[in-house]
Amino acid sequence: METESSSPRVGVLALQGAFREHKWALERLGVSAPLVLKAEDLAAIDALIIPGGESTTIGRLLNVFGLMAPLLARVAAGLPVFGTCAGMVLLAREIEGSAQPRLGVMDVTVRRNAFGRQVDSFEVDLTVSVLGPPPFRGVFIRAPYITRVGPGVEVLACLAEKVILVRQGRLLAASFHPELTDDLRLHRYFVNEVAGLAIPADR
Ligand SMILES: NC(=O)CC[C@H](N)C(=O)O
Repeated sequence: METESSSPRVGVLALQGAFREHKWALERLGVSAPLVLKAEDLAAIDALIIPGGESTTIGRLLNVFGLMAPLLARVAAGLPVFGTCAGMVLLAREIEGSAQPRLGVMDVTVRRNAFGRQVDSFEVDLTVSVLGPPPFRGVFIRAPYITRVGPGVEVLACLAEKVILVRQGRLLAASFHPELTDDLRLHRYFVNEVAGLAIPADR
């Protein structure tokens, strides 16, 4: 029982989008990754990942499923959250030209689908100083980037001078999809460094 309870539980918001791939990435790290679909599920997690997908849909479903208010309360009480792509949009305080439902807990402004139509989706090597070498393969799919960062926000990576990876205390947000690569370093960074949880049998 002692070993069970010492294993961190990193929930994955599973209303829509690429949640399975995050679950698999966390499980490959040896972290339990329950899917979060309703308010009661929040009681069983130590941290949360909000996946990529369609931010307007996920935001609407947060309200429909009664998750918006309880999730905001958990975040206010210190729940660590990692948002990728649409998840980054949902964490942002401001979304350029949009009043769509969101958590709005990170002091940043995002621009949705920001890399333009010609480059709808692409992959590129990123230098991420907190991960060290080698570069991290960034998979971008209709990706947002950040156009304003507040004073408490740390910029962890840029691509062509666009901010694409940020941290604000226990919140982490990426424009790209780390769950679509075999590289587990960003998931490990979130669990260990951002959330401050120990991975029992780190692989
Ligand atoms: N791959 C993604 O998550 C795309 C995000 C999408 N552009 C949005 O704003 O919702």
